Amino acid sequence: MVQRYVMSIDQGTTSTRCILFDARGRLVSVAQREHQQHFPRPGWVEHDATEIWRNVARIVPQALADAGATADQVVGLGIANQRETTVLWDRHTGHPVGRAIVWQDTRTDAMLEQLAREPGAARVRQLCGLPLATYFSAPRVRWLLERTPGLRERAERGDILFGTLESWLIWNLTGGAEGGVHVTDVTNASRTMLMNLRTLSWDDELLDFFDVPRRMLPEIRSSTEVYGKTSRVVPGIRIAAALGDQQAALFGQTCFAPGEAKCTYGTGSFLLLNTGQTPVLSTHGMLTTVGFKIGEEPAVYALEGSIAVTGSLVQWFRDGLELIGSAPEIETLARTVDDNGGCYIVPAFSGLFAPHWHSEARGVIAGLTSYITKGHLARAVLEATGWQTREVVDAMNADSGLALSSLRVDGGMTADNLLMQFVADVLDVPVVRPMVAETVSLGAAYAAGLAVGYWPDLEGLRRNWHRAGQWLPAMDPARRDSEYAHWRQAVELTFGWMRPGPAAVAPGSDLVDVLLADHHRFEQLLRELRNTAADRPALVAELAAELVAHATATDRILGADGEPFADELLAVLDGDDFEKALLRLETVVDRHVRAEERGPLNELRATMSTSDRTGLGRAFAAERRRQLDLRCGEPGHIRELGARLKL
Ligand SMILES: Nc1ncnc2c1ncn2[C@@H]1O[C@H](COP(=O)(O)OP(=O)(O)O)[C@@H](O)[C@H]1O
Ligand SMILES: O=P(O)(O)OC[C@H](O)CO
Repeated sequence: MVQRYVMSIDQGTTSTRCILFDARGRLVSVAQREHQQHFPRPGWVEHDATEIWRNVARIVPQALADAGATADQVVGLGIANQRETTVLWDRHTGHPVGRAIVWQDTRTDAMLEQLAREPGAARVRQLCGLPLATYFSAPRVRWLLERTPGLRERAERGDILFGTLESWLIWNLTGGAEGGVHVTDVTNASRTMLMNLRTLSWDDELLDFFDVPRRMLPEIRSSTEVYGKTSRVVPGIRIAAALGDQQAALFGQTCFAPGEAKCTYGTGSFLLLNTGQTPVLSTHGMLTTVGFKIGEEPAVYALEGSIAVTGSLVQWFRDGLELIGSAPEIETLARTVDDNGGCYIVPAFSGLFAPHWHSEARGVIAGLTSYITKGHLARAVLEATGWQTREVVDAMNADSGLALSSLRVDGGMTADNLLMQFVADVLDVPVVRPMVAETVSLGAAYAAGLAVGYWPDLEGLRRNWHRAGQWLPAMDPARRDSEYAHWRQAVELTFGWMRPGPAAVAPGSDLVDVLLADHHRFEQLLRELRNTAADRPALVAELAAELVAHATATDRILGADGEPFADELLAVLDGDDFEKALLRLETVVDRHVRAEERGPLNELRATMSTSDRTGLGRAFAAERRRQLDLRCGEPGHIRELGARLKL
């Protein structure tokens, strides 16, 4: 009998892989090629989309040849890809407009600061599930349209197409300028900031907000269905699935049911929790994203904790600092010492993603003394991945109200035993790794195989999952707590680092102005609340959010205690004996405003340079905005903060 296979292409940040799988989910052949990383300026990261396409054109025939197979033995192709990376190209010539802007790139930071002040900014997260951050595609499209002469007109005429990498590859594989299919899938579309999470279609309000012409956009399709057949490279293969790589890993780890989660450790690391058929909006810095959509079935959603820099910190240690010759050597070097010697590395190379979302943060090495050796630094590099996972898991647990009981892992970094043990230690739960570590590719293959009937159902796929490795927690709780406290201290040092030059300083970014503006807002809202004809519930909700955002930013950015007000605020929100509760709240707010304006604000004016005040003001405003985005004024959140910050 002729053997049949499923083919997958995993178009990742550093390389592209083509793998053939058999019906039992076993890997039959692999072909892989790396592409160049371009860092033209600090914070900029680019790829050449043509180079990536050429790599695909080489590895697909190679994977077939290595398996001794022909195209007619391939039942379908599934594509998984690095997400958010943005390519624009000319539909007539097939040439990309400049290089692709990669998900790690932070060039849109200043533009996002501006956008955050525009009306409609608060709606963005509700519509697309994502915070305003440099990570996503829409700000990049706008940036390119604004800065490339004539491009907007060409886009509006329909001559320019936008896509993430799966769109680019599908268009090229199905004919390119000669009839290529311009599609994306829901998971990739959910990372653009342009798709409405509930309707799963491009949203006019979001298109308006980011000023992106609809004509550039691909058609949104489900994750598993036949989009077309290849007519180039190896003609005749059905393209039957596409998913963002992290969603593909969720699928490959068979996290099909609500409550199941995985974390993939590659260039960055991404923890996804299946939340079922309803999108859950996070109040703790997680993203809401589409997990997968099988054909005509309803979409399945996920909460995601994205960490920008994990494996790429190891790469930087190897290529930037040249302290090791290969990635696995980091473990050998780290094992030359017993601990980190008090040293912490916070790799905020692309700002900080989940749960912080500080685009203006930049990395630090903290706790340096002359005792520190390269062994300690190697430990700190690995530990950075562990602590970042811990922050994300804490936030995920807080959002879901459940404690994660074990973590399924995959990706290149899971080869590192010291790291996996550290992750189990800091999470205090078992960490398990499946037999097939190529979970992204496997997930894309599963999705394609399902679409063409190669595999009948999800249950059959579950049976292919086998545990290959497990790490159990063994760290002393007191040590865990004290080291986590040090880590958090180091994280706070990264906030507010990117200070704008004088020309870019927005009016009102001085910390004193930012704090005063908050005070004026409290007073105005309290005044409006005195009016019995006003929409009091709306005003109370707004005041609650403003107060909590201000207090949290004061704690996180300035390291100062605010006035306790949680009880008074909860009483007002509760509505019982409203007038009395309002009076008590007014007293507390008034006391805070007077105390801060008399003391610390005057001191800041006298003792801190303007540029330092601007840096802190921007960090404060960013944190405040982040809290507002997280709907921080809800009673549950206030109770939790009340206990944590002694509010
Ligand atoms: N033994 C190891 N210890 C720590 N990090 C490693 C190890 N082996 C590989 N890595 C890191 O893992 C990443 C590669 O993982 P991979 O899953 O292939 O990533 P991606 O899919 O993002 O390209 C690289 O960033 C590399 O530095
Ligand atoms: O290509 P990876 O594995 O680094 O994954 C990148 C992510 O999809 C970015 O969101």
